[in-house]
Amino acid sequence: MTQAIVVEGLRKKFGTREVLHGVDFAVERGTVFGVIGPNGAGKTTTMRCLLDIIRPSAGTISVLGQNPQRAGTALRRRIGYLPGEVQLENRTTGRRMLEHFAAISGPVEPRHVNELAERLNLDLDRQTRKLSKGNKQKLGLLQAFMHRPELLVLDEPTSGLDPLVQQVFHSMVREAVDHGATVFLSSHVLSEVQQAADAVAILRDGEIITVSTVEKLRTAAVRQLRFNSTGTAANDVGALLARVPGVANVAVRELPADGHATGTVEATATLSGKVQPLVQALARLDLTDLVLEEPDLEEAVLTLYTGSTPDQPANGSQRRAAHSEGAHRA
Ligand SMILES: Nc1ncnc2c1ncn2[C@@H]1O[C@H](COP(=O)(O)OP(=O)(O)OP(=O)(O)O)[C@@H](O)[C@H]1O
Repeated sequence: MTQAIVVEGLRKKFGTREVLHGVDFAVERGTVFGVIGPNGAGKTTTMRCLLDIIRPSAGTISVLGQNPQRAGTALRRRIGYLPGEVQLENRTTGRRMLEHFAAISGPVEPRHVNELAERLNLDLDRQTRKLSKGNKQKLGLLQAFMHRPELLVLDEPTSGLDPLVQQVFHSMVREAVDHGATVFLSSHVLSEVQQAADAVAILRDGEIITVSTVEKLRTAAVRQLRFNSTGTAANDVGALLARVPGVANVAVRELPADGHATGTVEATATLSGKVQPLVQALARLDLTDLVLEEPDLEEAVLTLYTGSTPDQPANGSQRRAAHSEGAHRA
Protein backbone atom coordinates (compact mmCIF):
# COMPACT_ATOMS: atom_id res chain seq x y z
CA MET A 1 0.00 0.00 0.00
CA THR A 2 1.59 3.23 -1.14
CA GLN A 3 -1.07 5.67 -0.02
CA ALA A 4 -1.37 6.79 3.58
CA ILE A 5 -4.64 8.66 3.07
CA VAL A 6 -7.32 8.22 0.41
CA VAL A 7 -10.38 10.48 0.56
CA GLU A 8 -13.17 10.09 -1.98
CA GLY A 9 -16.34 12.13 -2.31
CA LEU A 10 -16.10 13.49 1.24
CA ARG A 11 -19.12 15.56 2.21
CA LYS A 12 -19.91 17.07 5.59
CA LYS A 13 -23.05 18.82 6.66
CA PHE A 14 -23.52 20.73 9.90
CA GLY A 15 -27.30 20.81 10.24
CA THR A 16 -28.57 21.67 6.79
CA ARG A 17 -25.38 23.50 5.75
CA GLU A 18 -22.91 21.48 3.72
CA VAL A 19 -19.32 22.67 4.28
CA LEU A 20 -17.45 19.93 2.35
CA HIS A 21 -18.87 19.28 -1.11
CA GLY A 22 -17.25 16.05 -2.30
CA VAL A 23 -13.57 16.34 -1.48
CA ASP A 24 -11.15 13.88 -3.19
CA PHE A 25 -7.43 13.54 -2.62
CA ALA A 26 -4.76 10.95 -1.86
CA VAL A 27 -1.54 11.28 0.10
CA GLU A 28 1.43 9.09 -0.81
CA ARG A 29 3.25 7.41 2.04
CA GLY A 30 6.49 9.06 3.10
CA THR A 31 5.51 12.46 1.71
CA VAL A 32 4.42 15.81 3.11
CA PHE A 33 1.02 16.92 1.84
CA GLY A 34 -0.16 20.45 2.56
CA VAL A 35 -3.71 21.75 2.41
CA ILE A 36 -4.00 25.47 2.03
CA GLY A 37 -7.02 27.66 1.81
CA PRO A 38 -8.63 30.69 3.33
CA ASN A 39 -10.40 30.70 6.71
CA GLY A 40 -13.51 28.56 6.73
CA ALA A 41 -12.48 26.56 3.62
CA GLY A 42 -12.90 23.25 5.46
CA LYS A 43 -9.34 22.27 6.37
CA THR A 44 -10.07 21.51 10.04
CA THR A 45 -13.31 19.73 9.17
CA THR A 46 -11.43 17.47 6.73
CA MET A 47 -8.81 16.63 9.38
CA ARG A 48 -11.42 15.91 12.02
CA CYS A 49 -13.10 13.46 9.63
CA LEU A 50 -9.74 11.70 9.09
CA LEU A 51 -9.36 11.32 12.87
CA ASP A 52 -13.01 10.22 13.27
CA ILE A 53 -13.61 13.11 15.67
CA ILE A 54 -16.59 13.95 13.49
CA ARG A 55 -18.37 11.69 11.00
CA PRO A 56 -18.70 12.49 7.28
CA SER A 57 -22.18 12.90 5.79
CA ALA A 58 -21.02 10.98 2.69
CA GLY A 59 -17.87 9.64 1.05
CA THR A 60 -15.14 7.20 1.97
CA ILE A 61 -11.93 7.67 3.93
CA SER A 62 -8.98 5.32 4.24
CA VAL A 63 -6.22 6.16 6.72
CA LEU A 64 -3.17 3.87 6.81
CA GLY A 65 -5.26 1.34 4.93
CA GLN A 66 -8.15 1.38 7.38
CA ASN A 67 -11.54 2.97 7.79
CA PRO A 68 -11.14 5.37 10.74
CA GLN A 69 -14.77 4.83 11.73
CA ARG A 70 -14.11 1.16 12.41
CA ALA A 71 -10.42 0.98 13.33
CA GLY A 72 -10.70 2.52 16.82
CA THR A 73 -7.78 3.26 19.15
CA ALA A 74 -5.33 0.91 17.40
CA LEU A 75 -5.34 3.23 14.38
CA ARG A 76 -5.38 6.35 16.54
CA ARG A 77 -2.10 5.25 18.15
CA ARG A 78 -0.40 5.20 14.76
CA ILE A 79 -1.35 8.85 14.21
CA GLY A 80 0.02 12.04 15.79
CA TYR A 81 -2.58 14.80 15.76
CA LEU A 82 -2.11 18.49 16.44
CA PRO A 83 -5.52 20.18 16.68
CA GLY A 84 -5.98 23.72 15.39
CA GLU A 85 -6.55 25.02 18.89
CA VAL A 86 -4.53 23.23 21.53
CA GLN A 87 -6.70 22.76 24.63
CA LEU A 88 -4.75 22.07 27.81
CA GLU A 89 -5.78 20.94 31.26
CA ASN A 90 -4.75 23.91 33.40
CA ARG A 91 -3.78 22.34 36.73
CA THR A 92 -0.90 20.26 35.53
CA THR A 93 2.59 20.53 34.11
CA GLY A 94 3.51 19.88 30.49
CA ARG A 95 5.33 16.71 31.55
CA ARG A 96 2.32 15.26 33.39
CA MET A 97 0.07 16.15 30.49
CA LEU A 98 2.37 14.32 28.07
CA GLU A 99 2.42 11.27 30.38
CA HIS A 100 -1.36 11.27 30.23
CA PHE A 101 -1.28 11.42 26.41
CA ALA A 102 1.37 8.67 26.29
CA ALA A 103 -1.03 6.38 28.13
CA ILE A 104 -3.37 6.80 25.14
CA SER A 105 -0.87 6.98 22.28
CA GLY A 106 1.28 4.04 23.39
CA PRO A 107 4.94 3.74 24.39
CA VAL A 108 7.05 6.88 24.39
CA GLU A 109 10.77 7.05 25.15
CA PRO A 110 11.30 9.65 27.92
CA ARG A 111 14.66 10.48 26.36
CA HIS A 112 12.96 11.34 23.08
CA VAL A 113 10.48 13.62 24.88
CA ASN A 114 13.29 15.45 26.67
CA GLU A 115 15.24 15.82 23.46
CA LEU A 116 12.24 17.28 21.60
CA ALA A 117 11.50 19.64 24.51
CA GLU A 118 15.10 20.82 24.42
CA ARG A 119 15.03 21.42 20.69
CA LEU A 120 11.76 23.33 20.98
CA ASN A 121 13.12 25.22 24.00
CA LEU A 122 10.10 24.20 26.09
CA ASP A 123 10.12 23.87 29.90
CA LEU A 124 8.02 20.78 30.63
CA ASP A 125 7.90 21.45 34.37
CA ARG A 126 5.94 24.69 34.12
CA GLN A 127 2.21 24.77 34.86
CA THR A 128 0.39 24.62 31.52
CA ARG A 129 -1.83 27.57 32.53
CA LYS A 130 1.29 29.75 32.67
CA LEU A 131 2.38 28.86 29.15
CA SER A 132 2.28 31.46 26.38
CA LYS A 133 0.37 30.71 23.16
CA GLY A 134 3.60 29.72 21.40
CA ASN A 135 4.65 27.41 24.25
CA LYS A 136 1.22 25.75 24.25
CA GLN A 137 1.66 25.14 20.54
CA LYS A 138 5.09 23.59 21.20
CA LEU A 139 3.53 21.27 23.77
CA GLY A 140 0.85 20.34 21.21
CA LEU A 141 3.55 19.56 18.65
CA LEU A 142 5.52 17.51 21.15
CA GLN A 143 2.50 15.32 21.97
CA ALA A 144 1.89 14.81 18.23
CA PHE A 145 5.50 13.76 17.48
CA MET A 146 6.56 12.03 20.72
CA HIS A 147 5.40 8.46 19.93
CA ARG A 148 7.00 8.53 16.46
CA PRO A 149 3.67 8.02 14.65
CA GLU A 150 3.41 6.69 11.10
CA LEU A 151 1.11 9.57 10.17
CA LEU A 152 1.16 13.15 11.44
CA VAL A 153 -1.99 15.24 10.99
CA LEU A 154 -1.10 18.81 11.87
CA ASP A 155 -3.63 21.65 11.82
CA GLU A 156 -1.84 24.99 11.38
CA PRO A 157 1.34 23.63 13.02
CA THR A 158 3.44 26.80 13.04
CA SER A 159 0.71 29.07 14.36
CA GLY A 160 2.19 31.21 17.15
CA LEU A 161 5.76 29.93 16.72
CA ASP A 162 8.66 32.33 16.25
CA PRO A 163 10.84 31.85 13.12
CA LEU A 164 13.59 29.94 14.96
CA VAL A 165 11.12 27.42 16.37
CA GLN A 166 9.47 27.16 12.95
CA GLN A 167 12.83 25.99 11.62
CA VAL A 168 12.99 23.37 14.41
CA PHE A 169 9.50 22.25 13.40
CA HIS A 170 10.57 21.92 9.75
CA SER A 171 13.55 19.80 10.73
CA MET A 172 11.27 17.59 12.88
CA VAL A 173 9.03 17.09 9.82
CA ARG A 174 12.00 16.20 7.61
CA GLU A 175 13.32 13.70 10.16
CA ALA A 176 9.89 12.07 10.54
CA VAL A 177 9.63 11.71 6.75
CA ASP A 178 13.19 10.36 6.55
CA HIS A 179 12.04 7.66 8.97
CA GLY A 180 9.12 6.79 6.67
CA ALA A 181 6.33 8.86 8.24
CA THR A 182 3.68 10.71 6.24
CA VAL A 183 2.74 14.27 7.14
CA PHE A 184 -0.60 15.91 6.38
CA LEU A 185 -0.66 19.57 7.37
CA SER A 186 -2.86 22.57 6.87
CA SER A 187 -1.92 26.16 6.64
CA HIS A 188 -2.84 29.51 5.31
CA VAL A 189 0.81 30.53 5.62
CA LEU A 190 1.90 29.73 2.10
CA SER A 191 5.62 30.01 2.67
CA GLU A 192 5.28 27.25 5.26
CA VAL A 193 3.76 24.89 2.73
CA GLN A 194 6.37 25.85 0.18
CA GLN A 195 9.11 24.89 2.61
CA ALA A 196 7.55 21.72 3.99
CA ALA A 197 5.31 20.07 1.41
CA ASP A 198 5.88 17.84 -1.63
CA ALA A 199 2.29 18.27 -2.80
CA VAL A 200 -0.26 20.95 -2.10
CA ALA A 201 -4.05 20.83 -2.26
CA ILE A 202 -5.87 24.10 -2.49
CA LEU A 203 -9.20 24.02 -0.71
CA ARG A 204 -11.76 26.76 -1.12
CA ASP A 205 -15.38 26.79 0.07
CA GLY A 206 -15.34 23.06 0.77
CA GLU A 207 -13.94 22.05 -2.61
CA ILE A 208 -10.45 21.13 -3.76
CA ILE A 209 -9.54 23.61 -6.47
CA THR A 210 -6.38 21.80 -7.46
CA VAL A 211 -3.70 19.42 -6.24
CA SER A 212 -0.27 20.41 -7.42
CA THR A 213 3.36 19.81 -6.63
CA VAL A 214 5.29 22.70 -5.10
CA GLU A 215 7.47 22.47 -8.20
CA LYS A 216 4.47 23.16 -10.47
CA LEU A 217 3.43 26.06 -8.30
CA ARG A 218 6.94 27.41 -8.66
CA THR A 219 6.62 27.23 -12.44
CA ALA A 220 3.30 29.08 -12.28
CA ALA A 221 4.79 31.65 -9.95
CA VAL A 222 6.01 35.05 -10.97
CA ARG A 223 9.56 36.19 -10.37
CA GLN A 224 10.74 39.76 -10.39
CA LEU A 225 13.74 40.35 -12.62
CA ARG A 226 16.12 43.31 -12.47
CA PHE A 227 19.48 43.82 -14.17
CA ASN A 228 21.93 46.40 -15.40
CA SER A 229 23.90 46.01 -18.62
CA THR A 230 26.27 48.04 -20.75
CA GLY A 231 27.05 48.19 -24.45
CA THR A 232 23.50 47.63 -25.75
CA ALA A 233 20.99 50.42 -26.30
CA ALA A 234 17.90 50.51 -24.05
CA ASN A 235 15.53 49.88 -26.99
CA ASP A 236 17.48 46.79 -28.03
CA VAL A 237 17.52 45.43 -24.48
CA GLY A 238 13.73 45.95 -24.30
CA ALA A 239 13.21 44.19 -27.65
CA LEU A 240 15.43 41.28 -26.56
CA LEU A 241 13.45 40.82 -23.33
CA ALA A 242 10.09 41.10 -25.05
CA ARG A 243 10.92 38.04 -27.18
CA VAL A 244 11.57 35.77 -24.16
CA PRO A 245 8.60 33.47 -23.36
CA GLY A 246 7.06 34.26 -19.96
CA VAL A 247 8.60 37.72 -19.68
CA ALA A 248 6.15 40.61 -19.12
CA ASN A 249 5.96 44.09 -17.62
CA VAL A 250 9.26 45.09 -19.24
CA ALA A 251 10.61 48.53 -18.28
CA VAL A 252 14.00 49.68 -19.58
CA ARG A 253 15.84 52.97 -19.07
CA GLU A 254 19.32 54.35 -19.53
CA LEU A 255 20.83 55.31 -16.19
CA PRO A 256 22.40 58.75 -15.65
CA ALA A 257 26.19 58.70 -15.99
CA ASP A 258 26.92 59.56 -12.33
CA GLY A 259 27.94 56.41 -10.49
CA HIS A 260 27.42 54.13 -13.52
CA ALA A 261 29.45 53.34 -16.62
CA THR A 262 28.33 55.40 -19.62
CA GLY A 263 25.44 53.77 -21.43
CA THR A 264 24.36 51.58 -18.50
CA VAL A 265 20.83 50.32 -19.05
CA GLU A 266 18.59 49.23 -16.16
CA ALA A 267 15.82 46.74 -16.95
CA THR A 268 13.00 45.37 -14.81
CA ALA A 269 10.47 42.74 -15.81
CA THR A 270 8.51 39.77 -14.48
CA LEU A 271 9.11 36.17 -15.43
CA SER A 272 6.70 33.24 -15.18
CA GLY A 273 7.62 29.80 -16.41
CA LYS A 274 11.02 28.47 -17.32
CA VAL A 275 14.24 30.32 -16.51
CA GLN A 276 16.40 28.83 -19.27
CA PRO A 277 15.12 30.96 -22.23
CA LEU A 278 15.76 34.08 -20.15
CA VAL A 279 19.30 32.95 -19.31
CA GLN A 280 20.00 32.37 -23.00
CA ALA A 281 18.76 35.86 -23.88
CA LEU A 282 20.72 37.53 -21.08
CA ALA A 283 23.90 35.75 -22.20
CA ARG A 284 23.95 38.14 -25.19
CA LEU A 285 24.27 41.16 -22.89
CA ASP A 286 27.18 42.50 -20.89
CA LEU A 287 25.56 42.37 -17.43
CA THR A 288 26.92 44.40 -14.52
CA ASP A 289 24.20 43.39 -12.04
CA LEU A 290 21.41 40.79 -11.95
CA VAL A 291 18.64 39.94 -9.47
CA LEU A 292 16.06 37.22 -10.14
CA GLU A 293 13.89 36.93 -7.06
CA GLU A 294 12.60 33.70 -5.51
CA PRO A 295 9.22 32.84 -7.06
CA ASP A 296 6.29 34.02 -5.06
CA LEU A 297 4.23 30.94 -4.23
CA GLU A 298 1.51 33.13 -2.81
CA GLU A 299 1.04 34.71 -6.20
CA ALA A 300 0.97 31.27 -7.85
CA VAL A 301 -1.66 29.99 -5.45
CA LEU A 302 -3.81 33.04 -5.91
CA THR A 303 -3.46 32.58 -9.66
CA LEU A 304 -4.86 29.10 -9.16
CA TYR A 305 -7.69 30.47 -7.01
CA THR A 306 -8.78 32.55 -9.99
CA GLY A 307 -8.95 29.55 -12.28
CA SER A 308 -5.69 29.39 -14.24
CA THR A 309 -3.53 26.30 -14.07
CA PRO A 310 0.21 26.10 -13.51
CA ASP A 311 0.62 25.11 -17.16
CA GLN A 312 -1.31 28.16 -18.33
CA PRO A 313 -0.31 31.00 -16.05
CA ALA A 314 -2.71 33.92 -16.02
CA ASN A 315 -1.52 37.18 -17.50
CA GLY A 316 -0.16 39.97 -15.33
CA SER A 317 -3.41 41.86 -14.92
CA GLN A 318 -5.29 38.72 -13.83
CA ARG A 319 -2.52 38.04 -11.39
CA ARG A 320 -2.71 41.48 -9.92
CA ALA A 321 -6.48 41.11 -9.57
CA ALA A 322 -5.97 37.72 -7.92
CA HIS A 323 -3.46 39.22 -5.55
CA SER A 324 -5.72 41.99 -4.39
CA GLU A 325 -8.55 39.48 -4.00
CA GLY A 326 -6.23 37.42 -1.81
CA ALA A 327 -5.27 40.46 0.21
CA HIS A 328 -8.94 41.18 0.68
CA ARG A 329 -9.57 37.59 1.82
CA ALA A 330 -6.78 37.78 4.37
N1 LIG B 1 -19.15 22.16 14.61
C1 LIG B 1 -19.53 22.99 13.63
N2 LIG B 1 -20.81 23.36 13.53
C2 LIG B 1 -21.23 24.18 12.52
N3 LIG B 1 -20.40 24.66 11.55
C3 LIG B 1 -19.12 24.32 11.61
C4 LIG B 1 -18.60 23.46 12.65
N4 LIG B 1 -17.28 23.30 12.44
C5 LIG B 1 -16.96 24.02 11.34
N5 LIG B 1 -18.07 24.63 10.84
C6 LIG B 1 -18.13 25.47 9.64
O1 LIG B 1 -17.53 24.75 8.57
C7 LIG B 1 -16.81 25.61 7.71
C8 LIG B 1 -15.39 25.06 7.58
O2 LIG B 1 -14.71 25.25 8.83
P1 LIG B 1 -13.24 24.72 9.10
O3 LIG B 1 -12.94 25.03 10.53
O4 LIG B 1 -13.13 23.34 8.63
O5 LIG B 1 -12.40 25.68 8.14
P2 LIG B 1 -10.82 25.89 8.07
O6 LIG B 1 -10.47 25.81 6.64
O7 LIG B 1 -10.14 24.98 9.01
O8 LIG B 1 -10.69 27.39 8.54
P3 LIG B 1 -9.64 28.10 9.54
O9 LIG B 1 -8.41 28.34 8.74
O10 LIG B 1 -10.36 29.39 9.86
O11 LIG B 1 -9.47 27.21 10.72
C9 LIG B 1 -16.87 26.98 8.34
O12 LIG B 1 -17.86 27.72 7.67
C10 LIG B 1 -17.28 26.73 9.76
O13 LIG B 1 -18.03 27.79 10.27
